[in-house]
Amino acid sequence: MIAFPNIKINLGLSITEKRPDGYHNLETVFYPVALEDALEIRTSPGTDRKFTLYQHGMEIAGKPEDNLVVKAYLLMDKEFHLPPVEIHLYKHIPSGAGLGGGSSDAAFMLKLLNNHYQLGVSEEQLEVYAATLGADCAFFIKNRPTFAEGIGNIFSPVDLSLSGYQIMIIKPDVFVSTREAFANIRPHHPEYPVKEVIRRPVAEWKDTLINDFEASVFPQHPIIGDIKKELYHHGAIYASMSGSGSSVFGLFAPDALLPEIDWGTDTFCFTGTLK
Ligand SMILES: C[C@@](CO)(OP(=O)(O)O)[C@H](O)COP(=O)(O)OP(=O)(O)OC[C@H]1O[C@@H](n2ccc(N)nc2=O)[C@H](O)[C@@H]1O
Ligand SMILES: Nc1ncnc2c1ncn2[C@@H]1O[C@H](COP(=O)(O)OP(=O)(O)O)[C@@H](O)[C@H]1O
Repeated sequence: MIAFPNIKINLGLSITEKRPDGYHNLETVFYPVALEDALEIRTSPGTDRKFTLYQHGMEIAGKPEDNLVVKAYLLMDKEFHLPPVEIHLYKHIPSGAGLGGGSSDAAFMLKLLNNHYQLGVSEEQLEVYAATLGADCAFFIKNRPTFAEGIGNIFSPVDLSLSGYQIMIIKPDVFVSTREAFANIRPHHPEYPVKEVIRRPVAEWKDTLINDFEASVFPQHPIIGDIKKELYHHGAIYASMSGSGSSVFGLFAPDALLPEIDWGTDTFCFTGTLK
């Protein structure tokens, strides 16, 4: 059985408080975008190994047991005593991009196992499992526009459709650690709450829908800020870094002719249309 884990982008990201447990409370809107990995599971009988991971496409740092798809499998195996599986993961989503690729793979693994082995786990319970694998992982269970608060794990649906808008996502060859990006932030309550701004037309988002990580990440990695400027320069209606970076997305009008920009060979570039 095969699934196609997609990414999310963050529309606004306010970091409001540092919590006693070291994590931060935040407010953001997650929006799904169809930049996808491919994830396949096959039962592999007659083997002692619980799992074998075959990776294709972009490399991911770390051992197989560190991969979030394996962690998701082991979590479900503990609960449901699953048969051994072969896992094929084709990575197309860049890592360390603020696009939630690893979290999405993990959430889709939970859904795949639930469907393939007919485990009968509810979406709500899958969200509970997903939340133990990563702060934004549970979003990918329902995978629809969502307002997130708490540490990014308390969800409410958002009545927002960007259907038809074109998107360009650019990720330079720069790694931003989420932990470090948080460490450089002074939390505060936003002048324009994310939830209110996204009710306004996209054309009004430019100076009001803010990702707080930009202020901590751009000075350290000016190239990321330059990409955002470039996207505006070429006609984006709204542009922002996603999550803690290092990718930047630009939204363009449905009928706009997307610019052809030479970002250089080490830069990842995706264009698509939002659903
Ligand atoms: C902050 C967001 C916004 O979308 O960044 P991106 O990952 O998308 O860039 C996500 O919620 C991140 O989710 P995720 O990447 O799953 O975070 P985790 O692995 O759980 O946490 C990585 C590290 O970030 C810090 N962290 C994370 C989430 C949070 N609300 N407060 C924090 O302080 C902690 O130091 C933690 O050890
Ligand atoms: N299946 C996976 N895909 C991508 N990264 C993974 C995966 N499993 C574990 N990781 C680890 O998770 C970290 C964060 O990856 P990812 O979720 O893609 O980035 P981000 O949170 O910035 O969107 C990486 O350092 C990577 O080593």
